Amino acid sequence: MEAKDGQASWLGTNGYGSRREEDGVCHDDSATPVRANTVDELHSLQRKPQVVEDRHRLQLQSISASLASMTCGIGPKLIKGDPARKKEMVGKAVTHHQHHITVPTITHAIKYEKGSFITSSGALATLSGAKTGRSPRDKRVVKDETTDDLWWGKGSPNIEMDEHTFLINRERAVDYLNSLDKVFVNDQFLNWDPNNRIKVRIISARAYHSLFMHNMCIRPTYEELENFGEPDFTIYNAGQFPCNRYTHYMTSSTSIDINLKRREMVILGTQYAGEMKKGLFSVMHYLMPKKQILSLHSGCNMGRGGDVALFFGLSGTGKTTLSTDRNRILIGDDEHCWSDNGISNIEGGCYAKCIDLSQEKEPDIWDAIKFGTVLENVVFDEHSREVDYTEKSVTENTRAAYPIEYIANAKIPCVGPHPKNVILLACDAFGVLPPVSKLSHAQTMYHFISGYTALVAGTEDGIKEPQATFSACFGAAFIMLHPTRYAAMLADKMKKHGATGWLVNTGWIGGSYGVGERISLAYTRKIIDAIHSGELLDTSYKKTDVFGLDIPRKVEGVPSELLDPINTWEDKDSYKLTLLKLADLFKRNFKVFADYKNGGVSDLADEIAAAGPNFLF
Ligand SMILES: Nc1ncnc2c1ncn2[C@@H]1O[C@H](COP(=O)(O)OP(=O)(O)O)[C@@H](O)[C@H]1O
Ligand SMILES: C=C(OP(=O)(O)O)C(=O)O
Ligand SMILES: [Ca+2]
Ligand SMILES: [Mn+2]
Repeated sequence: MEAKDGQASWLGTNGYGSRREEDGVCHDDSATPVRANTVDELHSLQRKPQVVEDRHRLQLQSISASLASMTCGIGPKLIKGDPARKKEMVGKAVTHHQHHITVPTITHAIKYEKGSFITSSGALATLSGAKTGRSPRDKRVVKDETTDDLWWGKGSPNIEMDEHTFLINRERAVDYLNSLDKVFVNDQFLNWDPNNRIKVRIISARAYHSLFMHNMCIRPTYEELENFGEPDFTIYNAGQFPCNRYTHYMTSSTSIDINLKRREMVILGTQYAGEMKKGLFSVMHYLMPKKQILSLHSGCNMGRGGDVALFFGLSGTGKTTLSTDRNRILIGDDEHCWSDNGISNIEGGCYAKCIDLSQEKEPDIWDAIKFGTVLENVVFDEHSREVDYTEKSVTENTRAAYPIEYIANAKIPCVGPHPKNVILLACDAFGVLPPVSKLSHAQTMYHFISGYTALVAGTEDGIKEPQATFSACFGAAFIMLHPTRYAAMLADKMKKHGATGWLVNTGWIGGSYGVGERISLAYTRKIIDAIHSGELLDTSYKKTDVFGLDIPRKVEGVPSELLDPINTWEDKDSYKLTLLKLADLFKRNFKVFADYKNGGVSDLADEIAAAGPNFLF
């Protein structure tokens, strides 16, 4: 078994690989003699010798134990693959990012994984297979005596499974991984807050998965890696291999299984890399609240003066795009923790949507797509290897995963003080929510618990009705406890630190999808600028009908008539009907929470429910 260096190791599980004799090297006595007779010998001279120290042996033992079968209990014999130049780095003042170690991983992907190529900007383009997005209906959590406080039942993302079934899937994944010549092992961290850091191990079959997690998790220094010890949580990613549909609970060939007691996650039947990232995020949504730390599905950035803003929102609403801001320092684009010490990013990388990406509108993300970055499911020119970001032929969910320091003004370490602004993003395809509203405390809670956005249906077959989506805490797919638990913590923290809530519609203006158009990114950026600068704190406001939102009369750089949606709709009756329709959807959705008794925000419940739309049909 061969293990490559560092946090991204590849491990062969067969003891030793095959060795093919190369032809002898041709001798030419006129030149200085080379101390080698074969190309293999020459190649061994190219590399620094590997010193196998006790620490490395311990690391291999630990990984072998991770891969041990439950039934026979013995792990495979492991050897490290290409140890690169690790020794040389030990003791130097290295930072957390050591990208050279990914080179063998990238090489492996290009050689052995179909559809993997280096694009013209140097990024690794690859395919995630049949699944190009997450599979929430196949995400299961083991229900046992330790998980009584989890959110189960209607609306919950946690589909239950039993321990025995988990072990069947675990064994299936481990057997699959052990049947391979090589597997990849990443030992990394989550959470930049040093007191609440989690050690994760990801064992996977694809170089793509290893490189993805290398980019997305926090990369240890060599010293940290040497002293890594045992992980707090382990992922077995056997995504190329299906689960067995005859296994109890299985409803498809895909299953993503979390066992909190064993601190393990098993992936079968999907190669979409986002499952690993978001699976670990779910685990953080369980572990952090136990320590009174709030986990957040939000982007986060900071002004030069230290003012921090959070950007909540469902997929595609603009967390990544708007937190990546030339004029501000990026703390993270998607997953954060809010503790008594302030904000910390959970991750070490960003995962940006690439569809219709343009250098002009999103220069920082554009520049981050270079060597080391993983590009998923994009289409490129066969000869020039130029990516066509408008192409949706593989999927609309094309993605780039890059280490956070690929963004020029990233804050390393990725931590910051308590937020001043909490921005709730909604991409409203109905086109009735104002581009920006200032929220009262109760309104902030109402909209946080509602977690509204609207998706537009398939863009191919002409105009379709926008679909309202409500996802509690703007991340119902990832939360583990009841939404009101997170909402209560957010309410407390915002009050304590005097943060202001805002609702920003990054969706449609001038009519619903099909009639109006999406508000330009340039205008949304102006609105966000005005929130950051404080301009919108003391300006003149008016209240809207139905939703009762406070909207500013003026925002620097944005035409004032855009600020009240009714102005931009030609058909005013249609506007009113659509507004009432959306309000009704909000009411129906919120009823479940208003009726919920044991949430921890009971004293606030009435006030929060009253902060929603008010109207009579
Ligand atoms: N006004 C706008 N505000 C924010 N994003 C916009 C806007 N108009 C278009 N977009 C596009 O919408 C997408 C937002 O996606 P992203 O930032 O990745 O969302 P998230 O991180 O919340 O999933 C990007 O592709 C962005 O270019
Ligand atoms: C990767 C994801 O996050 P987002 O779309 O919010 O960036 C996801 O939800 O699968
Ligand atoms: Ca997300
Ligand atoms: Mn994002």
